[in-house]
Amino acid sequence: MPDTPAAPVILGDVPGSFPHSVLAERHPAIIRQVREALPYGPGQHRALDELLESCTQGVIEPLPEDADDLGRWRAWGLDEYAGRSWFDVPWLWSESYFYRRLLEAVGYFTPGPWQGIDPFRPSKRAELDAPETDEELAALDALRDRPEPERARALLHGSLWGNRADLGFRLSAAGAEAARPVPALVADDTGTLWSLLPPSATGTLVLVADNAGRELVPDLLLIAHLLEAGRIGRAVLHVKPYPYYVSDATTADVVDALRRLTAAPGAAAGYGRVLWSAMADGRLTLRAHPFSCAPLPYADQPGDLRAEFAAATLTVVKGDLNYRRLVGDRLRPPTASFRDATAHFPGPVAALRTLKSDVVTGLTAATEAALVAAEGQRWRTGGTHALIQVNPGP
Ligand SMILES: O=P(O)(O)OC[C@@]1(O)O[C@H](CO)[C@@H](O)[C@@H]1O
Repeated sequence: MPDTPAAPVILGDVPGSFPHSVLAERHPAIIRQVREALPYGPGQHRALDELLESCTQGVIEPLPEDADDLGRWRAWGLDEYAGRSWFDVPWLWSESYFYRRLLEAVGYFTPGPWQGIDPFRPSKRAELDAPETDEELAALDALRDRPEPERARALLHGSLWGNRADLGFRLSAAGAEAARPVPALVADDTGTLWSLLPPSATGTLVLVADNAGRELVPDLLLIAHLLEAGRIGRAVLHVKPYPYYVSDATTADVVDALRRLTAAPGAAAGYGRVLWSAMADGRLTLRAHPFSCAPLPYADQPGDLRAEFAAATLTVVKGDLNYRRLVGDRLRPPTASFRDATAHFPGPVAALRTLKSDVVTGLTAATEAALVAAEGQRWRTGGTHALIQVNPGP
């Protein structure tokens, strides 16, 4: 039984709260950034003006009658929320719908010249091409001759801390990148995680990706290592079916990351080749399920996804937003049980996440007290703390 079934769903209606700031400040900043990123025409600028007005002062508008995904959004709550302020509906819903409307405004879904053009691609590419990415890839050379457990640990932590590479977060958290990460994890189930992926295993890892670029690259490196070390026989990488939360990874971003790896010097190219051939022979496959951009928690996932996660040896869920969706976007006490909050998940599941929003579960009372004593409540949203939590299943 969940320990706090009545924990309130987070809304964006409390001025001064983090969710309110995302709706009131981050979303307008994202609209500004998108306007400047690509040479849009007058129709697109007008649509962006309208979205800005609607999401800050207006109400949620329905989708166009001919939208391909209208039925899906109705099933996800559109009829209930249309006509209400963006601030008065579940925050998760409001945010997801914002990205859907933003893409609509720039013609992403409309047949024509702008169809499928990712408004966030310039910032994603800039990050992937940055010298910092070269440095991170060069560091792989020193790892090459280390014992397997050491390489596995380094690549797991690379994937974990890669979650700081979140372009939406950086837009609204000035200096976030410079803020030093705190290496000690607030919860650490690493031992349980490795017990599910022993060497010489043949299982399937599902990795639900989060950000492109400097998060996706280490995610791919981790997958390459697990395949090569025989800790898994197959991997399935879930990406978003369309651009989302600024830097979330799509198929195009996986292609860019793989090409970046294979073109790199040294050990990085070796990992790239492992992944390239795993794609070719089916040991690594991509999924872009519509539910990956749904405004709902994973407790509400559809049957086909549930069957897929149930069949996996382990599902690794990356990042802050996926964490909110995994445990439910509710204000639980930080000491609420992670296992109870994820009991709905159909198979073994691990969360790798840096803390960038208020939702958290599974901390000890001592850890919470120490964090509060040191930082007040800033530790929840500052992106400097991280966790690895595992529910090995029933
Ligand atoms: O999921 P990610 O990339 O780790 O983080 C997503 C994020 O930046 O955006 C959301 C607020 O808009 C929060 O969940 C978090 O702050």
